[in-house]
Amino acid sequence: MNTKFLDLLAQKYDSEEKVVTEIINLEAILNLPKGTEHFVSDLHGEYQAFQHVLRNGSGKVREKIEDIYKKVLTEKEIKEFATLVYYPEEKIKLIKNEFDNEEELHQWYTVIIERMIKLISYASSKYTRSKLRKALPSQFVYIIEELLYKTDEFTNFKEPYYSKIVQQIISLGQADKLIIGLAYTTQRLVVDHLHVVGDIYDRGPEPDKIMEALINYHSVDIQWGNHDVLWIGAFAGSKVCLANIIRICARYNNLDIIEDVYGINLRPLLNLAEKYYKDNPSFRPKIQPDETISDEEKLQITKIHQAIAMIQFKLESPIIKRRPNFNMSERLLLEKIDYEKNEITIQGKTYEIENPCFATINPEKPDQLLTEEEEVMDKLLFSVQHSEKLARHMNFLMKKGSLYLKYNGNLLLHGCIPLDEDGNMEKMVIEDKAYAGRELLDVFEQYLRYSFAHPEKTDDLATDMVWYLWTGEYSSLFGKRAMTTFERYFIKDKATHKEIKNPYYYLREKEETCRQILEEFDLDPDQGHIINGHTPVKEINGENPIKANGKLIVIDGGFSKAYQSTTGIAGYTLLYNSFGMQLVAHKHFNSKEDVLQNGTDVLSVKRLVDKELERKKVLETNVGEELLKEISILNSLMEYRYMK
Ligand SMILES: O=P(O)(O)OC[C@H]1O[C@](O)(COP(=O)(O)O)[C@@H](O)[C@@H]1O
Ligand SMILES: [Mn+2]
Repeated sequence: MNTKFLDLLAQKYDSEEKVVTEIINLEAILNLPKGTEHFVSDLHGEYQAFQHVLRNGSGKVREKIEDIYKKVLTEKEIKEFATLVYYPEEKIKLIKNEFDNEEELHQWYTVIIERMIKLISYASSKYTRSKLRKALPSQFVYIIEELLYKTDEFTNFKEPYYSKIVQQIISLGQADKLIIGLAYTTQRLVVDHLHVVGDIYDRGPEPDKIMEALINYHSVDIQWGNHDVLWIGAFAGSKVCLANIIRICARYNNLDIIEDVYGINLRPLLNLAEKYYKDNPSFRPKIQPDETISDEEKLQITKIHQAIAMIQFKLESPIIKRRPNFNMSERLLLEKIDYEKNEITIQGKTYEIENPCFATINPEKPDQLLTEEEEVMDKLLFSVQHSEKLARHMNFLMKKGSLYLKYNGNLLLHGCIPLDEDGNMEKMVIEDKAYAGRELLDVFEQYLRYSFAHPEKTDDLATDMVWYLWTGEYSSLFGKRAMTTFERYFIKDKATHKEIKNPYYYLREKEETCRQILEEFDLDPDQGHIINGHTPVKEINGENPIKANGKLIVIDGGFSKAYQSTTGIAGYTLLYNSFGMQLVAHKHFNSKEDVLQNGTDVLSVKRLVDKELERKKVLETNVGEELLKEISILNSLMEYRYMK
């Protein structure tokens, strides 16, 4: 091994004892049970439901509480305690109102602190002390460790010492803070690592809050979804991606994400919209039953929605023309319209255009942007690329994200591996070279990263490729023949709205297909699973999220409220701990208030996917692999420096 490197390392481990201690520490970690992985997907801006799932660890918190307290506490007490762990600040406030005097409150504090300490001690039993220490609220580390490691066996006399500590905390007015800290520590301990299998953005109202939660989360990775790359594309300079994100926000009545959250000025777009558009039933925003909106506002959004949709359709055209390899010429729909007759001919069939809004279209050159439209897009792009908050969120998406991830033997990816009907990986030619399977995904990712690194380039291949990832036939994130956005706005016949899925989506039911894909990614097909999001699982129609004899799991149950009526549930999550894999189906999440008042938990039907024959250890994980490498380096250091 390079001696320079070892000399440098010796600066950190400057004594034999330090090296030995670290080796022993790492070896010990290798033999602990593997930490719990938590998989979620298709969050679609539904922050409230998402944060609940994070706080309750898809039921893990409650499970731990039941393990220790089922026999001693009533169902109501367990519920109350669980709610306290999920929402400590709010729950403490509510509980405080119930007490008539200080004494009762102090008694409650004493009991709860003890329960919390016991819970943490249990939840952390598979971690090292050093890991637990990192999870503790920093201002109370010393005190909590004292409380945690009391061993009554030999030191009976210590009991008064501990109750003294607790009483002191209470009388010094620190009990609330301590309980809150302990609650968050518990949440953190039940889940070791979070995977977000794509689609944080669009449709729901608070994707930014999800991003903030992820930024603050202790350990997370992201597999981009098609909606996430749309936002990345907009930030990276793709105007067509930008038009899409604004269109979707208008459609779901979420323009405040653009304006208020990310500080992007929509005034120029509004002016254009007011000038050229009027009310149009096809473009009215979708309003959730619990939302209120004035007629005036609704009309304004309807106009913006049309303005940006028409800009989007125009912007698609030059890309389709300059990228024949995208094979999208059938999507040049503006050219297929007879503007006099108000008809469109698609694949030989002519349809009437419903609710047209073509005031900015020059029938001779239908994809030509008006100067005003161009100016609007320039200003919007400038504004997007100068939004500090958006920059922070997009940088985080890039840092923690990838198109796919191999993790502990499993393959995580949002959409699909494009296949033909016989199950062969589809080839796509990019710059004269054909790519398929894993190579195709790798090259997609390279283009996306290049585009992000060059936001000043707006029509190069890399930038166009990000849009392709959103909507292209062989995009691993989309995986449908074409996106029929235009048809859904303008053609009544629902047959034209259908988006034909890549054969992957039925071939993945077969174990053989999934095994082949795992092999393509150098994963062991006997051990590994494919974990997908993207396509809502319609439990309502009896669809099973566990496919191919357990080799593939789809976890998009639809956090998205807009899709819950088609799925019948409110999302799946997956847990993978040392005992195996469990799929959790969540019921509809009402509100945080409902949980606080009534202890209603959205859970959950659990289904076992796979049971480990023997408890899985850290040694057998990705982290274990890294630790083994570290141990080997430390052994080299030991030999080089200290064993002469
Ligand atoms: O329901 P909406 O908002 O019209 O969106 C429909 C579009 O969203 C898509 O389903 C993509 O979004 P998902 O990744 O969430 O499925 C497209 O296939 C489809 O055209
Ligand atoms: Mn998706």
